[in-house]
Amino acid sequence: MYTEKSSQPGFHAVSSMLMFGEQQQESNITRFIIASNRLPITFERNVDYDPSKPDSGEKWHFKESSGGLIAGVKGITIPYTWIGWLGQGSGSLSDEEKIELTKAVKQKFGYTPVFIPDDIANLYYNVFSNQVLWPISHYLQFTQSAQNGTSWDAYCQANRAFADAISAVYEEGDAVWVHDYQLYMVPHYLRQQSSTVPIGFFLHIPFPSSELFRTLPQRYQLIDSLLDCNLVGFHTHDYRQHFVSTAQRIILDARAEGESIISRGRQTSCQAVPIGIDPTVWNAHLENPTVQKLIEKLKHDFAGVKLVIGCDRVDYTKGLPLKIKIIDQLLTTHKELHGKFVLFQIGIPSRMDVKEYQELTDELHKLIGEVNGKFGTIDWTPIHYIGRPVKQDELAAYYAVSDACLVTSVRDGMNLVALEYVCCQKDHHGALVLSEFAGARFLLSGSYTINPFDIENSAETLNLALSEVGKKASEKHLNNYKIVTLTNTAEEWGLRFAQLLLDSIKDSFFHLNETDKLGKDELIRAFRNCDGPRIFFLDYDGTLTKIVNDPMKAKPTQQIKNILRNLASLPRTTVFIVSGRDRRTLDEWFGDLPIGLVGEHGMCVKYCTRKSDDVSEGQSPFEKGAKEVHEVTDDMYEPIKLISDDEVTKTDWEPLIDVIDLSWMDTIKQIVQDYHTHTPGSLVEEKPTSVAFHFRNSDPTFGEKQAIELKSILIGKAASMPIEVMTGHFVVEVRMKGVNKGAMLRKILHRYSSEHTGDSKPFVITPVLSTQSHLSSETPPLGGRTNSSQNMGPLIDSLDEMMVPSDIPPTLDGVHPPTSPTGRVIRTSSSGDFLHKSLSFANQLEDLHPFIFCAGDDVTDEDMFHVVGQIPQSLTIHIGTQSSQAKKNLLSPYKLLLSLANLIHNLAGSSSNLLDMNQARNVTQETHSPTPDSVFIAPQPITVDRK
Ligand SMILES: O=P(O)(O)OC[C@H]1O[C@H](O[C@H]2O[C@H](CO)[C@@H](O)[C@H](O)[C@H]2O)[C@H](O)[C@@H](O)[C@@H]1O
Ligand SMILES: O=c1ccn([C@@H]2O[C@H](COP(=O)(O)OP(=O)(O)O)[C@@H](O)[C@H]2O)c(=O)[nH]1
Repeated sequence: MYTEKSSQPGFHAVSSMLMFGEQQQESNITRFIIASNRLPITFERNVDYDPSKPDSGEKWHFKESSGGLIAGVKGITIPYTWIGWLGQGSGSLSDEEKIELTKAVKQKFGYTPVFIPDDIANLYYNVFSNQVLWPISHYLQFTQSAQNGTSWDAYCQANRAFADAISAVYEEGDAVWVHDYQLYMVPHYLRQQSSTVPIGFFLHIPFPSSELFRTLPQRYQLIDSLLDCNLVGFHTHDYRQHFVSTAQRIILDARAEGESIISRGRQTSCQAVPIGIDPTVWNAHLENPTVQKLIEKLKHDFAGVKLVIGCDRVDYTKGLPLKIKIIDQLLTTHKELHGKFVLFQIGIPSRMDVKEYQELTDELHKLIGEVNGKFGTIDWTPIHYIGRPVKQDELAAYYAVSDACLVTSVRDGMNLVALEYVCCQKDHHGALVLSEFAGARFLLSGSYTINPFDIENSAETLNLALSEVGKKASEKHLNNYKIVTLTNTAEEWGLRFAQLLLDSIKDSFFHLNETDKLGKDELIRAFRNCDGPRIFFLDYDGTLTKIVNDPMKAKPTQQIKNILRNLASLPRTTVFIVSGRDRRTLDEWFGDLPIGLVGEHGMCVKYCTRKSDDVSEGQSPFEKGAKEVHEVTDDMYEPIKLISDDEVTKTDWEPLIDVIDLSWMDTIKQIVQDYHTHTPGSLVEEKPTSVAFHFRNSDPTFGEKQAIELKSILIGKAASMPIEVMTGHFVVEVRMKGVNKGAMLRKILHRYSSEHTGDSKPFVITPVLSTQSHLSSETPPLGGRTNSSQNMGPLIDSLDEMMVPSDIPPTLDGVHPPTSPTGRVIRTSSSGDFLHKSLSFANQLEDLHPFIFCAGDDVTDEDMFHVVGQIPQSLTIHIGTQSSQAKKNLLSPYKLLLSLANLIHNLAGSSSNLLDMNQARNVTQETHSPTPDSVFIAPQPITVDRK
């Protein structure tokens, strides 16, 4: 029942201490916003209503409805409000009536109706939900044609309406609990609106094997939306497993870690949280004198008869034709039951707008008629059928008097009827004969399980169960009874879900993004105030472009190149692409740009220096105090004075180290090739000084297993060879020892620091250095989060070398903090540890201002926020696709382009780049299709966060 916020018992049970960096704060869920397809009420217009006649009643009549989901939600004791649809017809009301109805529903129940135009609702509910998602989830797939774009568009439109309604009622302290497959896309739309709102999702139906789910054309969008949740709950471990494995197969970078899936920096906890029922409701019915009277009457009427209850929506998932065939079989083989057995079947009409349901109803009626005709006598009808809903108290009586309950679902998320039956068998201890394809089977171990497709065996099991009532069935019942009434009630379900949601918020990184946004002005000011060289180190894959299945398809678009050229054209500004790619590819892709290149994970560098910085202050578009532009508009893109190729000198590729020992190469290549041969979908990339085994296109489980094996063999080889083994996203790479991006940057920075002494203050922005970790026992799992602190050593040294040592004593871990900097260095790293140290140094150096670090695509949020949480004055630029920042639309590769374009525009003072926004949008969508986050994101200035 809806309850006002704050006044609910049970509230304290879900409070939890959450740790945000150094801070400790108590966090709890004060209210759930429940969102489900239907509200638990239906409405009717009062035809007698006349506003001039006060006794004509209210304009709208409401009826509370029932059903599995409703029963579960109503049992939860945490305060909630409910958002849902009022069913067909509600969408065609006039605007005025919608307002009136909303008011009435709010006043009477505290719920919020969502209005969906009837034609859209038909496509959303009848077609996409019930003819596409429902059958596939129940291992059936008969209406392929329903998968068309129109019903999907309607589904999205309806889901967006739900998300909008949720955000309209959202208050601080609320958590959103989205229910069921009709609302798969709601988390996606909600996340677009808020990166921090806690979102839990519970799936009431089975999650099918990935083999089924991946046939859905919209599989990416659906899974990606669920990964926008903090928590996704299922009835059983099986469904959970199917989801995890589907996500891993469908989303390139998704990987399972413990109970969660990590993808693009988001962490989604996936849990089996089986629903329960509210036993107090059923006990109250049983104690109701009217119900007791009915029970007595039924006992009298059916004395000496084995009574079996069945109660199902008339849905093809409930195995109703099989149930009738099982009864047929039972009565065929057990003639002794003739006259002494009755199946009391309630068939609740359901989804009658869908053809398959109408056909099933006809078939069921026919089958029942046949069995009754075959065995019935003048005074005995074996199957009593009620083809309409019954009141819950009446149902309680039927449950109570039955010797057994027969559930024959061919697939069923849970099946609450089974739980309700057990609850109402307090005194009688009847038998539960339960299909092994119902989720309840995993919960209720004291059941007689059947495979309803095996009609003979099922009939025999039913017969056995009936013969054991009062004996073995009693023991089994007590086992189930404890579960249903004590350990797995609806109340427990709500509390467990809330607790898991709180835990997941603590674990996930979403909440950590609550850093204050720092306008780009500060960054621009820092850039402008820097009178030394400015260096941008930009990672490529995953930062300037999206990670794609075929590495060669990640070719830079003209837009990316324009932006890089613009950036490099700013005075005293040098741009480096720092990549793991081989030099040939880098030459081919970036050779025509006036930028420096670092290839092969730091093995080689190609410098690009300006012959003279001819754009002097005052003449250049870059001027201190030039007008700043705060909004990106199409007309502000005018070309700036670009440097041409003859204004720069490029060196040849220079190695990081002079002596290159590749004696190991042939042996290693052979090993890697062997693994490639035995790993379908894998790829070997041979570079001049390294060799990489990619398994992103392989079966994720098998690919990972192979990669782990390969890694361990290579580590063995590393003991006697001058090699290092690295792992990244779905890649194992072997390269020469001592060669890494950090070491190369050290070399580059060294060169700059020696060239620019005195007042020169280098300004370094490097979104990413290296995420490739040396393999050691501390390295994370393959495809897992990497920690490149080992690689950072050389860079730390190089930065430190740029500082003039002082007498400030060593602080962190005995590391000497740099003092009296010769440069204004904006450091970045993928190592939280390194960042932490850097920022601690910064805090001690007041004159080192500003001190910014930048995050690239593979810098984990955890690392970033670990540091940001500790250092109050630190600044962060989030750049990349894999951080949750990126996911929540602060940046995507596309956004990064726009951000860079915008940054250049601002840095340049008045005018800047060649990027055509609409063109960029098309190109980006094309490039990143069909990946789910390639949707157009409105341009936004570069985002700098500060804590
Ligand atoms: O609203 P309808 O389309 O008529 O359908 C009624 C509900 O059916 C489904 O129930 C599921 O949830 C139950 C409780 O978790 C579970 O026991 C059962 O196995 C599921 O089939 C559906 O998921 C709900 O959304 C519908 O409201
Ligand atoms: O006339 C009836 C008879 C039963 N139920 C309820 O419908 C729910 C059926 O839930 P179940 O999980 O068994 O299957 P679902 O219909 O949700 O797939 C149970 O709570 C029943 O008490 C109902 O709403 N109307």
